[in-house]
Amino acid sequence: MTGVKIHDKEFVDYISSEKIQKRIEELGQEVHSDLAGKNPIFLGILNGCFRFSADLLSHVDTPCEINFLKVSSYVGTKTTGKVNELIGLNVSLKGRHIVILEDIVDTGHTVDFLIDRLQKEEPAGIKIATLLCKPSAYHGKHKLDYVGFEIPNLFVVGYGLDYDGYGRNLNDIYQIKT
Ligand SMILES: O=P(O)(O)OC[C@H]1O[C@H](OP(=O)(O)OP(=O)(O)O)[C@H](O)[C@@H]1O
Ligand SMILES: Nc1nc2[nH]cnc2c(=O)[nH]1
Repeated sequence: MTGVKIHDKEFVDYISSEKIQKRIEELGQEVHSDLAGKNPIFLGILNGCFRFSADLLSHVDTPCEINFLKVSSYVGTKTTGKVNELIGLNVSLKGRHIVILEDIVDTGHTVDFLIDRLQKEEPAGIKIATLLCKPSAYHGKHKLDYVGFEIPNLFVVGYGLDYDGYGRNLNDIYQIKT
């Protein structure tokens, strides 16, 4: 790793691919032992989750379903401000053990929205797995069940995470140069 430049921004080496894969193996084993035999359904939140989802699930060896959802934010009306909408939910979640897969939990806004929305589907339970979490930015209502790395409140890219659409293909994670 030798840092990267994306558009106008410079990023420094932060978490190597080897370290990411080792931690994901540990998380995958934990997820497996908690959910084996429960017919879980994994819901990856696009776009950033695509790599974490694939690598985590390679360590989960029990029958399960995998779906991908998108949360889109838009301005509803002048009075309602920012609104979230869940796109792609086309399977019944009633009585299912859900695991939400995120690349990063930052403020917790997305996860709070997702859990409130998914609870309406009457699942048996909802767990959250995220590769990265920023504890100093997080003010969500929910406990995060599986966290790969706790990181400072600085912008990161790589391994699914983008800056202005670029950087998702990088195998390592980089932190913005301060
Ligand atoms: O905790 P929060 O402050 O809500 O931030 C977390 C969200 O931000 C990222 O998605 P983003 O909106 O960047 O979309 P992307 O995955 O398509 O890059 C990430 O994948 C989470 O969904
Ligand atoms: N790429 C990227 N997306 C985010 N979404 C929320 N926090 C971050 C971050 O640090 N990096």
